[in-house]
Amino acid sequence: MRKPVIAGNWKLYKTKDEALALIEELAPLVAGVDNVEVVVAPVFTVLPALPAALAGTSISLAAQDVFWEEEGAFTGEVSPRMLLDAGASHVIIGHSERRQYFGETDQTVNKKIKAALKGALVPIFCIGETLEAREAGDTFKVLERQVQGGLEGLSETQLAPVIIAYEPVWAIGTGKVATDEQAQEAHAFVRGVVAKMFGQAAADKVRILYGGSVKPDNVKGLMSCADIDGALVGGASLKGASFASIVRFGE
Ligand SMILES: O=C(CO)COP(=O)(O)O
Repeated sequence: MRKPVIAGNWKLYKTKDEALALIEELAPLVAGVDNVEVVVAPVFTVLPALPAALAGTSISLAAQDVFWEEEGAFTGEVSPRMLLDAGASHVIIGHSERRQYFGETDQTVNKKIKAALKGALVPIFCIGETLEAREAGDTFKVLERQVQGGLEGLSETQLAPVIIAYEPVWAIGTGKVATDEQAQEAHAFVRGVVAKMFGQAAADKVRILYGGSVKPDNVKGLMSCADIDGALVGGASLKGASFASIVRFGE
């Protein structure tokens, strides 16, 4: 069985004090939840402040990006080893905002996934089509290219910890959540692409999260879909109460 993952992507929000206040609010609200993996992803500068606040909780810490080299003359970048050093166990890779604004490609995403795995970080590998691609009927073509490009060259063993996040770009921050049917259709397709690359057994074990306007009132429907194994939450993860009620979708 695939254990659900609910991850909060805080994006470019929350200073250290704001992050600590949010954890203080969130931790008691998700205490005792052991059937869902809970992850939060603050900005780089906040990472080192969180492990102490998260001690005694089962909330894991993720970064929002990583570079593929371990060290060197790469001004502004952060390596897998440095993320581990800061207390992160997970890292979001290839978010559509990075693809859109920061020149991330399937090739850079692939290098980052490999580097993260080598550094013992769990990649949360993001994919998703734009509205333009969907309207042109290219959704599956885009998803196939992103999945194949991102996971190229991985072994079945390397694939095992990888978490995929399907985030249709048109649903991010728009309040326009994909319907359960749209999301399920994309997730089943993505699992099929993974199966073609790594075999059905490996694909059946991979968690595929949905992201894009996930809220307390739509998470239940999404989570009832056969191939949806969790959520990557933006806006609704910035408040303890709404994120906790998403984490507790099954209650
Ligand atoms: O991009 C997202 C998570 O990575 C989704 O953001 P929203 O939940 O704000 O739509």
